[in-house]
Amino acid sequence: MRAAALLPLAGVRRLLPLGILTAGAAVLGPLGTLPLGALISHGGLWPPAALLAVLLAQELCTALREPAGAAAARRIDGVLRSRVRAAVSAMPLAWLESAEVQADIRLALAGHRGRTAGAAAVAWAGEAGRLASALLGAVVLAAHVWWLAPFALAPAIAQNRRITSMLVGPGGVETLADSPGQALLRRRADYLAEVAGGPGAAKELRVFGLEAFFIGRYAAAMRAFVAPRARGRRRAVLGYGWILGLQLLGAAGVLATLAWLTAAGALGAGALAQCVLAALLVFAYGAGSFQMFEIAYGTRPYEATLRLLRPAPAVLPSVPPAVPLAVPSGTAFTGACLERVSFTYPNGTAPVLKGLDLRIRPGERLAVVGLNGAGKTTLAKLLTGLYPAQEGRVVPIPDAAVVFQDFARYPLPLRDNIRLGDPAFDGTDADVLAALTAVDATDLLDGLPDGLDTPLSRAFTGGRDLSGGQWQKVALARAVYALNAGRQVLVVDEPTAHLDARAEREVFERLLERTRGRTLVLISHRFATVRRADRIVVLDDGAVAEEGGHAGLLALDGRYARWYRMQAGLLLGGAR
Ligand SMILES: Nc1ncnc2c1ncn2[C@@H]1O[C@H](COP(=O)(O)OP(=O)(O)OP(=O)(O)O)[C@@H](O)[C@H]1O
Repeated sequence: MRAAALLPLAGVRRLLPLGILTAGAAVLGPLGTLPLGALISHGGLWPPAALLAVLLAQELCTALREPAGAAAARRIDGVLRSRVRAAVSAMPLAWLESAEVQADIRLALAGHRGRTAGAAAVAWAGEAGRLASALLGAVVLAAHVWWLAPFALAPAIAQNRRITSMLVGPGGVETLADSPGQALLRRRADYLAEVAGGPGAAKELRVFGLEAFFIGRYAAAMRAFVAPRARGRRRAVLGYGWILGLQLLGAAGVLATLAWLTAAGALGAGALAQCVLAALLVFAYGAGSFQMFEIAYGTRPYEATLRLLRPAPAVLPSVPPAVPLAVPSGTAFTGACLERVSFTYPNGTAPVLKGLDLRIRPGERLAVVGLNGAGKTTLAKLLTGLYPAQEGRVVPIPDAAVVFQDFARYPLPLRDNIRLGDPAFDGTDADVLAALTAVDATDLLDGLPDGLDTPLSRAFTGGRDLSGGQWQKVALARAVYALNAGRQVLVVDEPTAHLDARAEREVFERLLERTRGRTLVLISHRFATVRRADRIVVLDDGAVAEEGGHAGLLALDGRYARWYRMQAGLLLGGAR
């Protein structure tokens, strides 16, 4: 019943017509028995006229209830989605990244099996209307033969409950597909279907001749998914038999009693007609309706929505309070630091950062280097305030322009891809071009038929996709645009991973140039890229292992010198 509590969200303008039409559809059926009885018992003009009016009104209510219900459901879903999006955008990243929250977001925004929370709320209203119609039918029956009403009503209610629980109740045939085991099978089948038929793996599939393998695996996963439901359906059909028998017995008893009472002269023809029609209304409730699916499936998005709006920290990763940004955005950068910081990912088992100390001074060009997995990206997340640390003190960078390794590729025109660096800044095309120039990316425009207006996605007419390196330059240009709009610090995590050696050198030189007077934090595992930085910090196993200038670190002959020589050796080896 809880999703019904959402109905007020539809607003009076949608709720009023829905309420009137639902009540109309519920009341008019039992009401129609009165003129029908009068017509049969004594004829005349008003009974057929009234009967016609009731039938017409009933038709109208039934026809208009559908669009009125859809409008109310849309409105409720719209309000809920806005609230969910607001809640999600304010959620700690650690929660957002958890699998449970991701599943809830999908449910809340996309619904379950095409049913939404709004649809469930509207279906509750419809079910209440059907129950009201059955109860009024029982009242009409009771007005003539009071003791017959419970005999008609009780089996109908029992049958309705039984059908609902057999099909969509916990462990019901249709909800079986939602059990964790079945859902896993379905996800596996979907994944295999995507691999077998999607463009992502098409190249490898063809080269290695893997199509038959994946199609076979998909078919097996689907069989495993479908089989328990088919068995459940067979059980449901058999189980349905006795409840149907009960209903038929009740109906036969009621109708036989009515016939007997009429033959005995206790009921007139008009009263008999009223009773039969009223009894049919009661029986109709027993058969159930499609609304039980709306309620059962729509309740899952409803519950997911509640969990997102009122997260229960007990089931989510524990997150320390967010670190307040030390300096309000827009003011001059006065430095950032991490002091004895330890950090473990909520779903991780071991700390990634271990007692790390690092200070970032305004105006310096700092490079952070380290091997894969040393904790560089994690450091960037803490430095930009995305994650709070469990131990130690963090003063994050208040207003950084950041390029993450997994930067966003917006399927929008190139201009918007750059301007999103600071949507509040009213930059011109000249600013956009300046940002592209700063990262040596103006040649990108040569391949775009509509220049800055070209959507960067093939999903749009006239759209183009970019290579990995070109996308990386777009992400860098977006950050440079943000710098031009007033941000003081640029943080770049592996800015050149997709770029070739020439482009990498060129881009890094330009970034150094571009950030003169600003602060640059450059994260890299390419030791050759960072040699011109003011200061180089070597991260190893979650802590600062060495720091200094390039020459000083080489002279130290420690990790930096070893890794630098190793990478240089590899490069030279590759060149031979
Ligand atoms: N969201 C996450 N949840 C759990 N563990 C994570 C997450 N992100 C990273 N890790 C783990 O944290 C460790 C450090 O990862 P991080 O990405 O910070 O390293 P990195 O130095 O940037 O590596 P690379 O040079 O390969 O980018 C790795 O063991 C990684 O598996």
